[in-house]
Parts: sequence; C-alpha cells; structure tokens
Amino acid sequence: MATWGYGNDNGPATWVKSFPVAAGTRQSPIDIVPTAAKCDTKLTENPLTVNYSPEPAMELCNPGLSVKANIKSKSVIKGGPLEGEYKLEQFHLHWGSADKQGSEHTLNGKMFPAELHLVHYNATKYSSFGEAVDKPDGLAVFGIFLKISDKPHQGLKSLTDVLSEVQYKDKSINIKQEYNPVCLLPDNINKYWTYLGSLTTPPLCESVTWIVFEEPIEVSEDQMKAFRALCCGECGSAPIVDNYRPPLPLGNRQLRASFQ
Ligand SMILES: Clc1ccc(Cc2nnn[n-]2)cc1
Ligand SMILES: [Zn+2]
Repeated sequence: MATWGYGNDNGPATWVKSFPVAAGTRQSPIDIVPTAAKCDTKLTENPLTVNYSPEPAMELCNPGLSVKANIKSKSVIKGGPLEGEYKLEQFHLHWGSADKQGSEHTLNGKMFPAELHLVHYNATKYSSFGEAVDKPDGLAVFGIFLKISDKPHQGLKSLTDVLSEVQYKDKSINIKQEYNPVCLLPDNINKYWTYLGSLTTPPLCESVTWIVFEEPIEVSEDQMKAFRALCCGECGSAPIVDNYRPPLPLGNRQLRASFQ
C-alpha cells in the first residue's frame, strides 16, 4: 500500500490491509461513554503525578500529517493507572476541517474540534521510545480535548504563532523561548478516563495506556485556522485537516474513571 493517510484511497478503512492489527481488540480511539465507565478508587489512591521540565529550545516539526514537538528534557509522569515512570517523548495534535469534527476520542458520540496527544514511554522498563513502542505496557498517551473560546490558549500560542514557519512537510524550527509543556494541561488533571488501547496511526501498536482528561483546554478560532493552514507536502499541497481516526469498538475492555 502506498503511504497511509486520511484520504479516500489511503484512509483509516484501508489501513488493515498493511497493518492487520487495525482489526485488533485493543485499538484506539474509542467513544467515551461516562455512564459506562467504572469509577476505580485505586486511581485516586495513587494520584497521577506530572513532573514536566522546561524545554530550552523545543523542536517543532511538520511530519506531513500533523504538527509535532520533540522533547529532549526529562519530563515524566507516574501514578494513576501507570506502573513505573513514563517519559515525555513528543506531543502533537489531530484536528478537523471545521469545528464540528477533529478529535479522535469522542464523548457520548460528540467530536471536539481537535485533540492534543502527549506521548510518553515506560522509561522504567525500556531504554527508548523505539524499544517501548510495541510493548503492551510501553506507552502512555494523554488525550486532551480542545474546545473553541474567544480567547487564545496562551500555552499553545507560542506554537500557533510560528506554525507558518513549518507550513510544509519536513520543515522544522526551534522555539526560542524556554517552553514547559505543563502549560498545555487542563487545570484539573485529577478527572480522567483510562483504558488500554493503541497508537491511532500505523503501525497501530497495541501498546498505549490512554489517559483522556475530562476538562478540555480552550483555543481560539484563529488558532484552529493556523493548524488548518499547515500543508501535507510542499508548497501547493493539500492542507492538513481531518487527520483523525474514527472510534473503534471498546469490545471487552474496561473503561475506568478516576472520578464519580
Ligand atoms: Cl506526529 C504523530 C505521532 C503519532 C500519531 C499517532 C498517534 N497515536 N496515538 N496518538 N497519536 C499521529 C501523529
Ligand atoms: Zn495522536
């Protein structure tokens, strides 16, 4: 199969041809139905802890199907559903061509305009992201919903203000100002849903403990327009929009909630 993507000929419904795990039993994303989630007090007995550090010169790049920031500093999480310490590797986003769509996880069938993913790997058990990426306990990804407000998100503004400099595929820049990714998290990180899932693009490895926060972060329409101006390829190529995989069945998995 030519390279996978989100178009009619290479989109999510075609991925199973080259990546049979697409039809697996722990695929992501899913539709989150809060009333079907089991409140698990074990999640609060051992609270989720975030220890992120400032990135001196964070690298922002356009890999062609999203925009990604690569992390070099020691930013780690632990607790909640996690055993051991997971180290932040990168973060990126998924977004729509319009506000009515864009997120990967849905909430009672509702799509948000975008979803931010902070990708961590199990640094207690594995020596690199590459080693952890295909292990059942290898990765932990924060899923944060974005919703539209009249004010821009200050933390994301450092990125959306320079997206024009990574408009084309394989472009990358360094964010000059020191950047601490903690500014991207919602105020309340104690309310989340968690389940065992996968990467949402090929190779679709079933290696992710998902942690999806209940509280969205708020971004402006102009910031959404900045994401939608990114291009899949070189000058004149299609805009990066609707880079989301639709939800897969929860199947026999348990969706747990950290709150009532
Ligand atoms: Cl840059 C990038 C990296 C990973 C994915 C796929 C993904 N897997 N889990 N969350 N996102 C999409 C874009
Ligand atoms: Zn993602």
